[in-house]
Amino acid sequence: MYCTKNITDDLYWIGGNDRRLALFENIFPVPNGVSYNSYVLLDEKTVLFDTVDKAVSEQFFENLVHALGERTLDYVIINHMEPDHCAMLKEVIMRYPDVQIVCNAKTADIIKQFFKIETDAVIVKENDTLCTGKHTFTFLMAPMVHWPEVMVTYDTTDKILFSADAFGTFGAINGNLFADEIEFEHKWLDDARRYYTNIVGKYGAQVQALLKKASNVEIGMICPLHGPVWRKDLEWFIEKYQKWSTYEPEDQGVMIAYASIYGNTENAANVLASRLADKGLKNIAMYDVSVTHPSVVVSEAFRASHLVFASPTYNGGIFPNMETVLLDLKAHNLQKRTIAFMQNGTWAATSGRQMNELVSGMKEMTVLEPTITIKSALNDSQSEEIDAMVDAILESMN
Ligand SMILES: Cc1cc2nc3c(=O)[nH]c(=O)nc-3n(C[C@H](O)[C@H](O)[C@H](O)COP(=O)(O)O)c2cc1C
Repeated sequence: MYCTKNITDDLYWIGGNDRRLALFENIFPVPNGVSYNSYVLLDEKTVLFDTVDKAVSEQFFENLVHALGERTLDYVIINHMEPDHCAMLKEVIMRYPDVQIVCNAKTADIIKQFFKIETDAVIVKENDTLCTGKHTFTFLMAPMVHWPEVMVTYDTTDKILFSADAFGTFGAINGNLFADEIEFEHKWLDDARRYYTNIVGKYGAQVQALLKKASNVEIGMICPLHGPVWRKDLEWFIEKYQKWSTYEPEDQGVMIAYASIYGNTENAANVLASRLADKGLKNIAMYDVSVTHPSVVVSEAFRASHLVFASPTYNGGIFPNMETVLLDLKAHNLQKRTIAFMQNGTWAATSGRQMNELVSGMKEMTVLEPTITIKSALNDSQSEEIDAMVDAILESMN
């Protein structure tokens, strides 16, 4: 049966939810599922905004057919040609042969690459408009807000921004479509941050460019391609994007990411955390990088102002899971953090130096010296070294 949601008098959510998917993009765990949002507008012309992933194709077509009723489909606007949104484009064309694709030139090329079909698309550029009756749409290019062809579509009539992957989040829609109907800050923000940082975190400058463009228009509602629709408190979520895309930390706090084989590096991490807490610090998060997925550590590193990395030396290098995390942070362009290191080794501890080298390739990082060196297991005589690191972290917070 159809499962659609009314957004306005003439706009419908016709997407689907996937709670079976283990790994989004075959890499990111999605324990809360994911939604693939597609929207249809019933104006004088009918307009489909993107499609969905093939995992929810059956539901999508049932929804589309129901929403259109007796009508046919006139336009499909493609904001993002990634297959989790446009896997169904070819079938849409087969079902509605007269449908007019509206997209930019880059998207047209990518359609050809994926589907090996020629399309007679209406090619749009920055600030071009399309009138569908009551509604007039403006197109704003948003390259690399996730892929190079991405654009967003602004409905000048109802002040709705169809924002593609921007303002999306992991998490299936559990009945309530609107962000103001759910406890977003408590139950969704971590997933939203993990989505942003891992999917578009690298492209802060491009997200900034889009935010600047978006600030020139009055936005009453945001319809993203994943997660809930925003119609209230938009500024709150836009402010999060502002922080994330400028790599400013959200919280003054410490994230300790450690690796440990036998438990001694873990012990040192625990001692450090415990002493930070003794000095009154409340915002401390700890992750074993062999247990916690790197996407969580990346997300937490975007959140916290101070990061501690503790790793054994492993075959002359950094413990592999820790190296993965650090490379991931570098790949996602993380900047503007204060960092401290702990290294461990039984015969020649070098992981600290190597972690430092990796971080030194990242922008605006402040490294707190000295790195604590553990020889197999922490000694009681190193108590002062730990206290010195605690003091250095806390002083750098003031
Ligand atoms: C496969 C393997 C490779 C290792 N390579 C090194 C090394 O290159 N240099 C070194 O000093 N210790 C090396 N170690 C020893 C560990 O780094 C050391 O025992 C450390 O104390 C382990 O910390 P943990 O108790 O937190 O696991 C290696 C251990 C293993 C299992």
